[in-house]
Amino acid sequence: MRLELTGKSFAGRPVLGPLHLTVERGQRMAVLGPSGIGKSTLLRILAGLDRDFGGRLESREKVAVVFQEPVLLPWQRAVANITLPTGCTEAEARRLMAEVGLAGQEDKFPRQLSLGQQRRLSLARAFAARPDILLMDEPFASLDRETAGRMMDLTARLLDRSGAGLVLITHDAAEASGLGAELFRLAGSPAALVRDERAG
Ligand SMILES: Nc1ncnc2c1ncn2[C@@H]1O[C@H](COP(=O)(O)OP(=O)(O)OP(=O)(O)O)[C@@H](O)[C@H]1O
Repeated sequence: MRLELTGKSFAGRPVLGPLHLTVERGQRMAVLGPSGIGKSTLLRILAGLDRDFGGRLESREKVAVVFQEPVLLPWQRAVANITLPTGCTEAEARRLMAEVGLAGQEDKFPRQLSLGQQRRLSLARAFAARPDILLMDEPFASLDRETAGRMMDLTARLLDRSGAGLVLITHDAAEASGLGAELFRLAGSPAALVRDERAG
C-alpha cells in the first residue's frame, strides 16, 4: 500500500503531513513518536477508517487491524469472534486459537477471558482474515512484560508464516526491533515521517 499524504487536520489544526509511506507484503515497519503526535491518526488513515485527509491512499492489499484494546463481540463465543468477522471456517479458527495458546477456550465469552487472552484472540482473528498487511496500534501496551513478550513472539511467528507486512505503532523502539521492523519516527508540527537513525 502507498500513502501520499499532503495533510491531515482536525478542525483546521494541521496534525500530519506532508508524508509518504509505502509498505508491502513481507516488509515490517514501526512508527514511533511522542504521545499526541499523530501515530494513531496515521494508522486509521492506512486502515481506511479515516478518509478525511488530503492526498491519496492506494491499497490493493488486504488489511487487518489490531487495536490496543481488543475489540470483540461480547455476546459471541471466542470461536465465533473469529469466524463471524472473517468468514473463516470453524476448523481454521480453532487451529489459530490453538496457535495463540487458547485451545480449550473456544466456547468462552470475551468477558470470561483475561486481557492477555482477549488480545491473543484479536491477534488470531487478524490472521484469520489472511491479511497482506497487518496494522497494529500499540498492541502490547499495558500488558505485563512476560505476556507482552509472548504476544510479540507470537506475532513474529505468525508474520513469518503468513508473509504479511506490518505497520506497528509503538512507543517502544526495543519492541519494534524485536519484531524486525524498520524504525520510523513522527516528528515536527505538522508531523513528518523520518527514518530513525537507529535503523542503520
Ligand atoms: N477525532 C479527533 N478529533 C479531534 N482531534 C483529534 C481526533 N483524534 C486525534 N486528535 C488529535 O490529533 C492529534 C494526534 O492524535 P493521535 O491519537 O493520532 O496521537 P498518537 O500519537 O497516537 O498519541 P498516543 O501515543 O497518545 O496514542 C492529537 O493532538 C489529538 O488530540
